[in-house]
Amino acid sequence: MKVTVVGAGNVGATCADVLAYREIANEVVLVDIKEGFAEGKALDIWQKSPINLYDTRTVGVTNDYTRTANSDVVVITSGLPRKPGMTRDDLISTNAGIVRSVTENIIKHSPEAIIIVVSNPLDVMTYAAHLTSKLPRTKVMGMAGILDTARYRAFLAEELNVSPKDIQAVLMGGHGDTMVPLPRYTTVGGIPVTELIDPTKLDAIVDRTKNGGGELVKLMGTSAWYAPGSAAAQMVEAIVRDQKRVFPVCIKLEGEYGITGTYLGVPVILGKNGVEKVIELQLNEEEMALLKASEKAVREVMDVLDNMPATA
Ligand SMILES: NC(=O)C1=CN([C@@H]2O[C@H](COP(=O)(O)OP(=O)(O)OC[C@H]3O[C@@H](n4cnc5c(N)ncnc54)[C@H](O)[C@@H]3O)[C@@H](O)[C@H]2O)C=CC1
Ligand SMILES: O=C([O-])CC(=O)C(=O)O
Repeated sequence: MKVTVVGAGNVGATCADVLAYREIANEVVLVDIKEGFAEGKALDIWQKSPINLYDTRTVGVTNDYTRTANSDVVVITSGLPRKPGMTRDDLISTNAGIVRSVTENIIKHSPEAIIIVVSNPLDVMTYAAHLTSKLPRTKVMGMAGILDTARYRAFLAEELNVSPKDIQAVLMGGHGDTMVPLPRYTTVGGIPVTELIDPTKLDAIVDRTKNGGGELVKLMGTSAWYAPGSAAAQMVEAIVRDQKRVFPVCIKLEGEYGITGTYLGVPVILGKNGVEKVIELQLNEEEMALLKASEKAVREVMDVLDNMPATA
């Protein structure tokens, strides 16, 4: 299996590293626009192989898409990360142009690839990549839900003093402050979380999850990469190993949850064909209202993209 990761920065290089040391792909091609940057990162990862014992070949290129030809999966991480004081939506004008041009190049050389978008604003960049690629919706998806759910699970594990492995959760909606964690669908070793934690503490954890990206931007001056890069690699693994994993993934909705045409995080089954099924939960009135509010927020940013010049 061949996987290309576009953007050899913090998230892209982390993702490539996880793909390599976990031998998720035989070959990982890293692409960046900065001369020599991807070559250096790929060489560094390859030089780690005798230490961490893996065979995955890592190759870096500067903007040379011929080297990405016939990739099975492509992860797009190219674009600006936000700085303190910015929202993810503030990145749209720069990142839309980057995601569009990268997608064009990818499709030219790997017309059958499955695309995983990571660049922000996530839901709308998934929309941009989908429009440009003209692939079926099942093959163009965004990574955010695994990350947001992981943050939620990590905070709960800390609060309850239990293993994060035993916390199962699902989270829906856009990758922003309107994301919708679902405590009703959160369990700890099979026990509903609501039986183990008082409601005020749970509310505080939900709030911290919603602002999880911003918390890290404030601490580091740029956004996170270890968890995001690993989350994208986990999606690649589900696809290349045809694992049929159930993950929250951003995809264009076509009637599910009564929503059509908006790109939102929903639980799906992920396997060799990409998104193999969108799972429709029986949301209650309150949960559905939160999902609709999240849809509205994503729609507004999709409208901004629709009104941007094609060259932007
Ligand atoms: N979906 C999610 O949950 C998350 C999304 N992100 C987003 O991922 C993106 C990348 O973040 P970082 O890796 O931290 O940024 P970074 O600045 O470390 O890396 C971005 C890389 O993209 C490269 N690049 C820019 N234009 C390019 C082009 N046309 N072709 C190829 N490479 C190009 C840059 O040279 C740079 O090396 C940001 O937009 C960030 O907001 C970050 C974390 C989580
Ligand atoms: O916060 C950001 O800008 C990056 C991101 O999407 C996240 O870490 O959730």
